[in-house]
This record gives sequence, C-alpha cells and structure tokens, in this order.
Amino acid sequence: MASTLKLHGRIDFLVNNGGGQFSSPANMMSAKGWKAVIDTNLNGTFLCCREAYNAWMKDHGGVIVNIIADMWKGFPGMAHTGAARAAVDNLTKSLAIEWAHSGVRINSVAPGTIISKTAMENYKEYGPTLFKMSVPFSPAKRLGVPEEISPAVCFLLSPAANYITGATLKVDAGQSLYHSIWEIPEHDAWPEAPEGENTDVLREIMDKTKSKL
Ligand SMILES: CCCCCCC/C=C/C(=O)SCCNC(=O)CCNC(=O)[C@H](O)C(C)(C)COP(=O)(O)OP(=O)(O)OC[C@H]1O[C@@H](n2cnc3c(N)ncnc32)[C@H](O)[C@@H]1OP(=O)(O)O
Ligand SMILES: NC(=O)C1=CN([C@@H]2O[C@H](COP(=O)(O)OP(=O)(O)OC[C@H]3O[C@@H](n4cnc5c(N)ncnc54)[C@H](OP(=O)(O)O)[C@@H]3O)[C@@H](O)[C@H]2O)C=CC1
Repeated sequence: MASTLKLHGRIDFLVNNGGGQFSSPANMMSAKGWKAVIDTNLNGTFLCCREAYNAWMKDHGGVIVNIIADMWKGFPGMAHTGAARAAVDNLTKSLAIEWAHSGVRINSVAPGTIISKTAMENYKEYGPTLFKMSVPFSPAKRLGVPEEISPAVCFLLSPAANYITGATLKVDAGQSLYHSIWEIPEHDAWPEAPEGENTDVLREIMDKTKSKL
C-alpha cells in the first residue's frame, strides 16, 4: 500500500483477487496445507483491506471488491477454500457497516467455474479433466472466462454501484443453484430412522425401488 501511495498518491480501488487452493479430501489435509489456504484467501484479504483502509480509504473513501467462490453448498474436495471464502463473504458484510462512515463501499464477487490457461495449470496434468468435468454442472453448459467476471468487478467499482455495499454478486450462470459435482458413494452407514409406521412406508418404497433396479 505504501509503495502504491508513493507511486500514485491515492488508492481509489482495491480488488482482492489473488488466491487459490489445492484439491484434497478434508481428512487428508495437513495443518500446514489448511493454514496456507486460509492465509492466502482469508488472512491475505483481511490484511489488504485493513491496510488500504488505514493508509487511505479511512480519510478519503474508496471501493473494495473481494473475489470469493461458489461455496454456497459447501466445497467438498476443497474444504479449506470453502471455509475461507465463506468467511470473506461475511467479512465483506462486517466491513461494509464498519467503514460506511468513511465512504467506503465493499462487495464480493462469487464466480462459477472459470477457465483460463493459468487457472488450469495449477491443477497440473489433472487440470483439463477437472475443468472439463465441471461443464455439465453449469446451467450454461459451458465454463465462464475471466472476461465475464471482470465486467462485474468493474460495475461494483464504478459509480453505477454507488448504492451497493455488503453485497455478493454471483457470476456463475446459475451454477450455485444447480447440481453439486461431488458424488456421494452408495452406503448404508446412515443411522436408522426410528421404528414406526412412517419408517415402514419408507422401507416399503425403498424395497420397491430396489426391486425395480
Ligand atoms: C472440480 C472442479 C475443479 C475446478 C475448480 C473450480 C473452483 C476454483 C477454481 C480456482 O480457484 S482456479 C485458481 C487456481 N489458482 C490456484 O489455485 C492457485 C494455487 N496456489 C495457491 O493458491 C497457493 O500456492 C497455495 C495452494 C494456497 C499454497 O500457497 P503457499 O505458497 O503459501 O504454500 P506452499 O508452500 O505451496 O504449500 C504449503 C502446504 O500446503 C500443502 N499443499 C500445497 N499444495 C498442495 C497440493 N497440491 N496437494 C496437497 N497439499 C498441498 C502442503 O502441506 C504444503 O506444505 P509442504 O508439504 O510443501 O511442506
Ligand atoms: N477459475 C475459477 O474457476 C475460479 C477462481 N476463483 C478465484 O479467482 C481468483 C483468480 O483466479 P484465476 O484467475 O482463475 O486463477 P489464477 O491461478 O490464474 O490466478 C490466481 C492468482 O492468485 C495469485 N496468488 C495465489 N496465491 C497467492 C498468494 N499467496 N499471494 C499473492 N497472490 C497469490 C497468483 O499469483 P502468481 O501468478 O504469482 O502465482 C495468481 O495471480 C482466485 O482467488 C481464485 O481462487 C474463484 C472461483 C472460481
């Protein structure tokens, strides 16, 4: 922030876009890996917001946009980033209220699955498969591209959004309303329903379903 102020004399906008994660089942995540993702996505965002505010926006106003993710149904397979992004969604609301008196607006953008060469490269040889697998889960039946996220960010930064703060704009072609990509394997580990006539009905229809299969 200090070097930006030295160079440009002011900080009108802050976009917290840097971030990411690795794919891993939660029970296999090391404490170090969990912390690295929380540090990058949550702590980094908080510190950048705090520094921009204290260094400039507190006295001059400004606009902040935080990039989060489609974690509305949880984020199985990437639980660390889901937790961090949900926290940023909430942080955005807190700061919107705390900093309103300084004329600071702060909002989030939650992209769906967005393809780019650089994003795909993070997943090494699995990248093309992972991104291709996601296509049927978008109501658009295609992935988004970064050029479809940046207009939403520019809108929130612009005077056209002067009355918007503490909001999260989903730019995901409805992906968050649609199916989850995560498959739950068939299992019989769930606790039994309590005995009674409703459970008898349940058993009956489950048996019928099974016999149809
Ligand atoms: C199924 C749909 C797939 C599509 C995805 C859709 C949704 C989201 C998409 C995107 O976000 S695309 C953006 C992609 N960009 C990134 O993801 C950037 C990736 N990199 C980072 O953000 C950072 O490198 C990091 C992962 C946060 C780590 O940063 P840092 O430099 O602080 O730590 P490291 O020293 O690299 O690692 C620390 C620690 O973390 C564990 N770890 C790191 N990488 C992996 C990995 N690939 N697998 C398992 N564990 C990993 C590990 O414990 C590291 O410690 P050491 O073992 O190295 O001592
Ligand atoms: N692509 C997608 O489907 C989605 C992406 N997002 C999020 O959008 C943002 C942009 O991602 P996208 O452009 O797709 O992917 P990229 O991998 O191309 O961009 C990620 C950027 O984050 C930077 N970065 C990663 N870790 C750190 C760190 N610890 N400190 C500073 N910068 C860091 C990277 O810097 P460097 O190049 O130096 O490594 C890179 O510029 C990320 O936060 C991402 O998680 C959210 C939802 C979906």
